[in-house]
Amino acid sequence: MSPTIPAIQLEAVRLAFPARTLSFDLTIAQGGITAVLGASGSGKSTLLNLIAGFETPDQGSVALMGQPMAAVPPAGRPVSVIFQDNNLFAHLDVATNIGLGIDPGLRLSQADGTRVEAALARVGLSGFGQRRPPSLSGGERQRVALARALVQTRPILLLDEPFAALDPGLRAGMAGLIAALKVELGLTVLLVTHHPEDVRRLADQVLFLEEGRILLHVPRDVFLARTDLPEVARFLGA
Ligand SMILES: Nc1ncnc2c1ncn2[C@@H]1O[C@H](COP(=O)(O)OP(=O)(O)OP(=O)(O)O)[C@@H](O)[C@H]1O
Repeated sequence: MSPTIPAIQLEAVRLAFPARTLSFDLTIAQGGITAVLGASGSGKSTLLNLIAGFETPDQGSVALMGQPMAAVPPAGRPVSVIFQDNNLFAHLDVATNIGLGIDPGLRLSQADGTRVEAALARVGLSGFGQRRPPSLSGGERQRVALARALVQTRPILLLDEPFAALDPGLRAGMAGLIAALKVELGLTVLLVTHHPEDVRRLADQVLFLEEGRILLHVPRDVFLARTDLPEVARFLGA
């Protein structure tokens, strides 16, 4: 895959809900972490849903890794998604939850089992394979969700407030892990967050949404300097 091909491209995308119409024109290069910011209801989750294929644009086009996505369902897209509530199956053990990332039908080879173990080790959870999600802490469950995303080996990782339920120590741990994975795997990461410290420690770029539109799409340091904008000052003061 040529590195000059954008990881994510939305051209003249429009999606109308009763309360709000969202419009996005957006190009995100391969590699790097883009923090997605904006007030509640500004369209952050919807943007991720349009990329992941859980929402379909009324108009415009979405291309990922240079390929048009109009006819591609979520499972066929080069995207892994981790939500705040991590979507683990409570009745299945951790290894099985991760195995679902390799094959939803769970037809797993011995090599796949080894990949699951390696992913658990990478997120610091060796030996947790037989545990069930309800017996884990919130931070451990988020790391299992990250391990499941890792075995999918997809180049784009969408994170919708993945640290929201975690205390500051665990937030820092998850943030460090994601920063390391970005470098190791060359992932293109979109991270929805309400926390200025996530922007400072993780973001390469910032995408700031307002009322369903992109207000700013700039490098992190440019964003941090734009305290002349009330929206930015409010976010950084939060
Ligand atoms: N399926 C839907 N049906 C109707 N309206 C929707 C739907 N999904 C989102 N919206 C509306 O679109 C707008 C953007 O919602 P979205 O969830 O993307 O915002 P957000 O920035 O992620 O907010 P939050 O920070 O509160 O999660 C809101 O006005 C929301 O009510």
